[in-house]
Amino acid sequence: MDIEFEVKYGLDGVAVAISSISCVDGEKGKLVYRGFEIEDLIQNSNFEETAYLIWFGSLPNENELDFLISMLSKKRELPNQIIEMMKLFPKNSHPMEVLRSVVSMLGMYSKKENSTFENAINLTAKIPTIIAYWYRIRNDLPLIKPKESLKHSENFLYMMFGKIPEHFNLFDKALILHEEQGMNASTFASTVTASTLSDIYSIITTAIGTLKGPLHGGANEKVLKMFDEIGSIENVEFYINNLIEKKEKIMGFGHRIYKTYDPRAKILKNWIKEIFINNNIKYFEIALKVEEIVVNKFKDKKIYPNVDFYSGILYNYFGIPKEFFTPIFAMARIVGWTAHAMEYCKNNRIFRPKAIYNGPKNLKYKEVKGVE
Ligand SMILES: CC(=O)SCCNC(=O)CCNC(=O)[C@H](O)C(C)(C)COP(=O)(O)OP(=O)(O)OC[C@H]1O[C@@H](n2cnc3c(N)ncnc32)[C@H](O)[C@@H]1OP(=O)(O)O
Ligand SMILES: O=C([O-])CC(=O)C(=O)O
Repeated sequence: MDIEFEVKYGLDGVAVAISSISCVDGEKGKLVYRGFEIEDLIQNSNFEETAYLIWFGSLPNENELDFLISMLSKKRELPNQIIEMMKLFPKNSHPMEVLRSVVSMLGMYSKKENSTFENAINLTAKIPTIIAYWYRIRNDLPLIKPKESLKHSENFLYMMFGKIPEHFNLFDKALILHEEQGMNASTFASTVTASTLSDIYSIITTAIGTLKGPLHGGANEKVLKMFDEIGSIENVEFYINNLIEKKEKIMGFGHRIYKTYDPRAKILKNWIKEIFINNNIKYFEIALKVEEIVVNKFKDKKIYPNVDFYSGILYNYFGIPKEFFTPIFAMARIVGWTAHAMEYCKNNRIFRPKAIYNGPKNLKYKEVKGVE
């Protein structure tokens, strides 16, 4: 057999699990969490309620939701030793490096007897604090302690900026969009770690390291860098054609599963278009022109904007610097990561695919002269 044929590079089309968490229909451009369409959830739900749905499989009743909100809001603070260590980190550390390292460090401060689910809640509660504290530490600003009375998204923006901005509910809805997306690279990587029966801190450290890459969650930051480099609407055509000529990937476009418009990109674009119509929101005009050129050029390859293309414009509106975009993605996706790890481990089998060896054979060891 042709070995190139037998290898599925990037595991394209290979199923590694049966899951009831979400359904991503790449041909129709549909995303469904536990049977609920994403459009329905962003209209009617919030981060915490959707997290409950993803973790437990059905929407919570009032008591169940109150319980989850209260657990999340009580677990936000970081151990003092970790805060002191963060103050010693190099100030130019990327927020994703800080997030990956602090999540890993938290493993040493956790109660070993906690269940995976308690640990999932604990980390989901603490990730926004890590991000906001790092923002304040690297900018030499005093830390703003978490407020128990605030919801997850409100509290995050409050810890970042000391106030809750107008339209903050859109930030909350953007988190819903990012909570879950099937067996994507970071979920797969973290499921591999879970399959070895490792602990949740290792599972989430794996996931954050994988999300960081520019072909995955790291693309949202790169998109805004691209808009900055383009600078003005007049430069878009030249800039994009130059990338195409050099066969470079255009950040925020393309997807392994979506072969039509990513429904989340459509939602984000519509929010920006409709809600900020009079605000002349930064980068939007450039983004629309980039999209027009790329979609036209790559019609045959079915390349459309993905979730990372428009999210940064919204985060930028809230005053969030671009290096913090991918950590915000992680702040939401931890729900999917932990849900998949727990689901997979119910019928766990360690991941162990194979590589087909094509190196040399039958060599005989010969002493290298002159080496002691
Ligand atoms: C949250 C997320 O992770 S969403 C994705 C975020 N990542 C990005 O936006 C980075 C840019 N996009 C990409 O690199 C890719 O589209 C990925 C990584 C998302 C998907 O990769 P794959 O499924 O392996 O697609 P693959 O790279 O094989 O692309 C298929 C074809 O489309 C082209 N293509 C795909 N994406 C792009 C792009 N963004 N710009 C230009 N061409 C592209 C490829 O060059 C390839 O062309 P070819 O068949 O002539 O060689
Ligand atoms: O599904 C994927 O391959 C990438 C991803 O995480 C997303 O689009 O949210």
